[in-house]
Amino acid sequence: MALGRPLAINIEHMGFRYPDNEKASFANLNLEVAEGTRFGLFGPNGAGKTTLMNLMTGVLCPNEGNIKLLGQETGKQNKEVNKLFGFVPQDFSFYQELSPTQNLEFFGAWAGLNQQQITDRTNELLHILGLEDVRNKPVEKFSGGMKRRVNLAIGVIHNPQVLFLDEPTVGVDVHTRAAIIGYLHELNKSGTTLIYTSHQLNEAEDLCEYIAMIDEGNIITQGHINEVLKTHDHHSLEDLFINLTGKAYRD
Ligand SMILES: Nc1ncnc2c1ncn2[C@@H]1O[C@H](COP(=O)(O)OP(=O)(O)OP(=O)(O)O)[C@@H](O)[C@H]1O
Repeated sequence: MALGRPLAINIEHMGFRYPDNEKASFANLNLEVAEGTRFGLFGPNGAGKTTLMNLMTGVLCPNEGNIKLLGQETGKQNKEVNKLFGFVPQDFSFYQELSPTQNLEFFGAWAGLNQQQITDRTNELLHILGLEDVRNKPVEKFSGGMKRRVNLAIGVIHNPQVLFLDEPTVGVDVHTRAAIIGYLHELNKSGTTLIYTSHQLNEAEDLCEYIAMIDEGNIITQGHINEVLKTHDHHSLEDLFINLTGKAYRD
């Protein structure tokens, strides 16, 4: 994908199976994501999107093959590689009883920022994400949309080169969705590679340049979104998704 550009992610012949699961989640999976792109990973419930995100970020380790992030192998407790990426997980990753400021101070320090960097970045992110008025209130009292924005702020506190986002807008209203997607476009314009997964396919069409669809651990189509839609003769990701994955429940 995006031939000629260096790779943010390079997965080669990757196999993975959860220890308590008889069936392998992935076998001989190959995937490339070029630096600076906006990449979306889609698939039905249980297709393996979160598992693949966790493999790409080193939370899980492949049983076979390898995964490189910006040229460095993940999943080896490699502290250097950990500084290069941010992860906005599907489940909230912050401390509910702490305020946004306290959470950002904690995660900023954990990411290796000094006090001045933490203060500057916290002020910047609270402003961009509309959280200044509630900066000192406990996050547990926040709406779902505000919690999603705190989750995002934590993922980008250290200005990562690659940002992984696992369903970053689930459960938010139209305003928050537009604000989050707008901010992700801005991040990408400043050079951040986005690796995103969602069930919101309209939103994905707005955000993603390159896509891959997976089903039962296999990539069933991938490429530039316009090329993929053209190849399969569909006008929307939703039509393509239903056409390729069928209409049966998967969970
Ligand atoms: N910790 C685990 N142990 C064993 N099996 C797991 C574990 N986590 C996920 N799985 C299985 O791996 C498969 C892929 O799950 P995963 O959560 O990655 O899918 P997903 O595409 O992210 O689904 P969703 O869209 O519902 O979030 C499923 O069959 C799931 O049951």
